[in-house]
Amino acid sequence: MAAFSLGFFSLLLLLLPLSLLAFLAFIVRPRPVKVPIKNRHVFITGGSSGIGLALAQQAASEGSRVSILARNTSKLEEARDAIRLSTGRDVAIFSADVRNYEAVKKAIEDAGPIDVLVCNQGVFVPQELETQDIEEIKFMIDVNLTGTFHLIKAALPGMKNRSGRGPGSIAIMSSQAGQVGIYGYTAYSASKFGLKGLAEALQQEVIGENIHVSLIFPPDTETPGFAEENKRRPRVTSIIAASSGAMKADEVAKIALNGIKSGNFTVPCNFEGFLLSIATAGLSPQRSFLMAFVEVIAAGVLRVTGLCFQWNWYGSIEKCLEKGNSE
Ligand SMILES: NC(=O)C1=CN([C@@H]2O[C@H](COP(=O)(O)OP(=O)(O)OC[C@H]3O[C@@H](n4cnc5c(N)ncnc54)[C@H](OP(=O)(O)O)[C@@H]3O)[C@@H](O)[C@H]2O)C=CC1
Ligand SMILES: CCCCCCCCCCCCCCCC(=O)[C@@H](N)CO
Repeated sequence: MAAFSLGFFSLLLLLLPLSLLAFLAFIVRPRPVKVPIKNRHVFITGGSSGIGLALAQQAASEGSRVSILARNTSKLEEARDAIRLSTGRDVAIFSADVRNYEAVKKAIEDAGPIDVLVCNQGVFVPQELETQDIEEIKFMIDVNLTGTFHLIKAALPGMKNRSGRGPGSIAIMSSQAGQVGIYGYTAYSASKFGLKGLAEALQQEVIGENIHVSLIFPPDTETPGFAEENKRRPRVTSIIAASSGAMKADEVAKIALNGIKSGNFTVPCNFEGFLLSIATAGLSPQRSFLMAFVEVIAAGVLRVTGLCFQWNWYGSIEKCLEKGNSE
């Protein structure tokens, strides 16, 4: 009798997760998809520096036809030369400011129909809201958020008419500061959180066109932009950001491109990012039933983990306030 109920109990224990897995495999939407990039047009903004440049290099080496867009022409030319040197492939360069819709439209029309659009341009000037200039706040919102609206709106007509109509992709570069608000990043976090709403709604709107949205969440990444940021970042901001370590631009680009090719909606870049993406899954689409399973099972534990991080961060803030803040 005892053996029977033990056997029955273990069977039940096994059946519960298995039936949850089967249920999730049945319901996850949108369905998993692969987005090929070989011989396809990949258009990368901010492709002249840092993560964007690493992405352009990676995509070119995998046989994509790459276009890059940024403001500064000489940096674009330098990037083109560097990519030619390392991959033997030519990339097209476009100089435009993403804040200027007409300029963005013209560049995208000149570039021709896009298969994979990577909205990676971004600016980050950390400071406490109380002392930050309103112009700097607007600058971050305009480049990071409004600029991304401009790009997608300008690219969509061409993407809908792309040749072959194979799976297309719109990838958006967020940040871990777009998953959790961080001291010193009121404007930056707001611009990156905004991208999440944009991405979730957009995925529903473009699924009928076989276009798949990816939202990428890097931690601190060694780039020219990050070196500049570090010169003025409040000490607390650096302490909190250190909870997730730092990555190299090449590593982030590799993971980002794999996420895009796998059609993943949420693309974390390191282990902390993986935890963060489960903790902030909310109602984001999830194509993988295995990841959906992990999200369901781990939700409670990760809420506790997240609260422990907050406990630690508020401790750091308190200490820094005692010592007298920034720098
Ligand atoms: N580095 C990091 O620690 C992290 C970065 N990210 C995000 O990754 C993205 C890339 O960052 P990173 O590689 O560090 O940045 P960099 O500062 O190294 O490069 C930024 C790129 O964006 C371009 N750009 C900036 N403003 C505009 C504009 N108004 N119009 C068109 N292009 C513009 C720049 O060219 P130009 O100036 O010539 O226009 C450059 O090519 C950003 O969205 C950033 O928020 C996310 C997490 C961490
Ligand atoms: C529940 C489990 C939690 C797991 C750990 C969470 C750690 C969060 C750290 C956030 C770091 C944000 C860095 C932003 C970098 C950036 O975008 C700037 N460099 C500007 O580009």
